[in-house]
Amino acid sequence: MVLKQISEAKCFGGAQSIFEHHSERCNGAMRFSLFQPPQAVRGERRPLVTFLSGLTCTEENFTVKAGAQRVAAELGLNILAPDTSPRNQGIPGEDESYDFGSGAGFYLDATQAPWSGAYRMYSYISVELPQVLAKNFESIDLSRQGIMGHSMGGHGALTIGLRNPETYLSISAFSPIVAPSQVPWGQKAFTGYLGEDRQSWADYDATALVLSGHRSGGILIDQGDADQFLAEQLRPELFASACQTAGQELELRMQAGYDHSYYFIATFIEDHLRHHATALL
Ligand SMILES: N[C@@H](CCC(=O)N[C@@H](CS)C(=O)NCC(=O)O)C(=O)O
Repeated sequence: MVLKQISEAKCFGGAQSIFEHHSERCNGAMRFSLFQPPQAVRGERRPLVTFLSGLTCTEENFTVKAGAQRVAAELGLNILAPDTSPRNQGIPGEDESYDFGSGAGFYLDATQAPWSGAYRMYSYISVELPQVLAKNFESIDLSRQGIMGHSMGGHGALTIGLRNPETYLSISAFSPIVAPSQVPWGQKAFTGYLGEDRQSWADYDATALVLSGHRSGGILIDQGDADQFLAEQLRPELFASACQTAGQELELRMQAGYDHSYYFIATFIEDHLRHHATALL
């Protein structure tokens, strides 16, 4: 597992880098962004928080727009921001739509050809990437991990976190797709990647996971009430109701006037990092 460093810059006393490596699960080169806080640069073992981005994003969007580094440096958190899908697979239609194929991996392991040969973001994020980090960064303490994300990445954070509570000790999300089986973005992606059998969708649906007994420590969700995708695609009330029914602790904060953009994420990222720090430090 050879890592190629694409860039590195000093940032708030830490190191902000982009790396590339060959991924078995994703059948090709994948990039990720890693912020190592000053404590980690000095050789201390520090926790890791993974941020999963939304549709159309790469590892770069969160890195350059969210402004997470200042507080991550203060708290001593490593921050990982992976890409959102495999790239350059040569699959017909791969680059045609913004909500399916490249930039839209939906953090699942596809079972349908031709996607199943590379579109395995669930096991890439939860198994392969942690192995890559373990081999290359002694200063990342993988026994203390949190996971968060935005929109499609919020769906990824909720589902990966809920399915792996021993690994991810804290979960948070911005504007997440909480019930993909019930909204157009999720239905399109799941039909294409997983097929028509809705039984197989439940493993990748945060609302269904909570209702079937999956649990995490307290989950924090921020959602702007001026988000253009709120009513049709995000529907946080479905997850809130499932959490209430199932007894899952959830803090859902509706934030007046905020939209779906990274300006919203930048506004509340500090609260999310402190939420993770409470569980990880
Ligand atoms: N309607 C938009 C949907 C894409 C979108 O809003 N993506 C969000 C995540 S779901 C995002 O983070 N975009 C990249 C950015 O703002 O940097 C499009 O057609 O591109």
